[in-house]
Amino acid sequence: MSTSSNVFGLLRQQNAKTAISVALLAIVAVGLYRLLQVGKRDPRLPPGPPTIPVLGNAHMIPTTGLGLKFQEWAQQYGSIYSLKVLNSTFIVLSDPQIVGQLLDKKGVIYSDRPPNTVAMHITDGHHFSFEQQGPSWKLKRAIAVRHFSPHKLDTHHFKVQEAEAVVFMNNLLDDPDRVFDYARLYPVSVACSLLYGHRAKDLNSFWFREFYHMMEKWGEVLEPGANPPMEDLPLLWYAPGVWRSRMHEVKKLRSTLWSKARKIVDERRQRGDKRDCLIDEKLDEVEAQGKDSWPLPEFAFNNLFGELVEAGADTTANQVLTIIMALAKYPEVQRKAQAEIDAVCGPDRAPTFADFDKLPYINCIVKEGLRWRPTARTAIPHRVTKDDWYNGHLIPKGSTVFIAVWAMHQNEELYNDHLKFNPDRFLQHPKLANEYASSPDYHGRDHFGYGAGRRVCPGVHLAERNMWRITAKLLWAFNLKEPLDPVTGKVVPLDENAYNSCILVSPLPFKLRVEPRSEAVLQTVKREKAEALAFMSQYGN
Ligand code: HEM
Repeated sequence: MSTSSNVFGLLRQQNAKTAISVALLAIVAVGLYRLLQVGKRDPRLPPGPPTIPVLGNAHMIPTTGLGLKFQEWAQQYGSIYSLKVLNSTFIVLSDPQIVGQLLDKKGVIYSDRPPNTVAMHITDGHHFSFEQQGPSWKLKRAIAVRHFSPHKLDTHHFKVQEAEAVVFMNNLLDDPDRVFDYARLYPVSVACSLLYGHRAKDLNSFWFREFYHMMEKWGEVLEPGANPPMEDLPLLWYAPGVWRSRMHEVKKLRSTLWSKARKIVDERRQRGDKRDCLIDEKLDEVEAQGKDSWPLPEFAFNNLFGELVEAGADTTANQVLTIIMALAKYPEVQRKAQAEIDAVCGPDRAPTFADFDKLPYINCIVKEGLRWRPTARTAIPHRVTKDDWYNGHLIPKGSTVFIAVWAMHQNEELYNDHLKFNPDRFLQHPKLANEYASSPDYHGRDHFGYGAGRRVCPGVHLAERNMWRITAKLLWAFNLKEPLDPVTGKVVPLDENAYNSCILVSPLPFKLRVEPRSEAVLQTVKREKAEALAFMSQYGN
């Protein structure tokens, strides 16, 4: 080989090395550039807290208490702002007009749910509240809306609600220290009677004990911010942490709970005991039309009833507890409501929902409970399915859209003297919450306790009637007071800010004094209990 060919060979090798180095550098530079774009806020988005490369605002998202944080950011960045979590965009809304303009008016594109890896893993991809728009969600929504329509409630289910509310009055009278448990027993018993045909008769009942055991953990799992953002970085699925063991535990608990519920129903039906409830109605349909007539998998059929109990029990219990605590703390509200009730009902009967029009202040108390301490401080996030614009800001397709319920409800401009529990603020809102939620007068909305748009709570009619009945009956029967210190005999003030922190917040357990308003009332309370239990015996006593 000649010297010149050696030199050319060396040069060629040198060029090839240089080219590879340049290519590698370019790849690294492009990769780095791309990485640095992750977490960056597109200038067309609504404003928001400053981002850092890659994480965006992920490091600022608290693992608990996001609803409160939303309020802080709303004060800084306004009533529509954005957050970046890696490649995802969160849009946070805290103005009734904007919520109405987007979630209600453009419901077609604002009614999806963001993917929730943990929830979908736990529920095997089927959960009414968290699943994405599609035939399964539509079917579930149609079933729930029909079963809990105002007509069906007021002509059919009302007897169960009235009876359980009477039982609740009696439970509270017998053991006021267990107000926390009994407030939870009431809605789970109503829901399980109407859905499964079985009431939760006491605190040892399967329907109470095992349900709340599961729900406490489920609530922690579901809180926004509680799990790593696997939706953006699937590798985080393998990240260690308490979230992981909690997820597996809830999956097991939940599956055992609703399978057992179904088994109880099947065994009952095999004994020829068919009951007036949704699962029996659907099982009768399936039996008549054949198994294939039901368009969802068997486990999704089973879980649907459980999903409705999950959505309806804790929420209602938390709001009932808020109302009771507020009544004990604000005796002037009790006096005003009792004057109204006394003009309508004597001591011989407790108010019923048929008295709704004559007792407008009770409706105001229910609304103020939902305004003052909404159990779902961030509602459940929606997802937008198309690029959209609001006031010059881009809301990109796929963004997660939050209703900052707490931030709105604690906004002094929207609710004057917002820290105070003051039902009077709703005197001009005599209708039930669903009427305002479906009205195009967005500014006239009472509150956002049930969310908004096409995902608005389908249990609203049941929930409103549950809370109204409890409030009216308790105020008719009792004076509710803050507890006394057993040693000093002095009043122990209830802390109106003592709430837990999870997806559905609830007051921390508290004690209460319950004083019957008269001997005559007391006799009526006891008499009505016997009638209520006789009626409820069809759901197992
Ligand atoms: C005071 C009681 C209740 C409160 C405060 C409440 C609140 C809420 C909220 C904030 C949402 C999310 C709405 C949104 O995405 O914008 C929701 C959804 C839902 N609620 Fe309720 N709820 C209550 C009672 C009930 C009851 C009694 C049931 C049924 C028995 C129920 C069933 C559901 C279901 C199934 C969803 C999911 C709807 C969907 O994703 O399409 N809720 N609720």
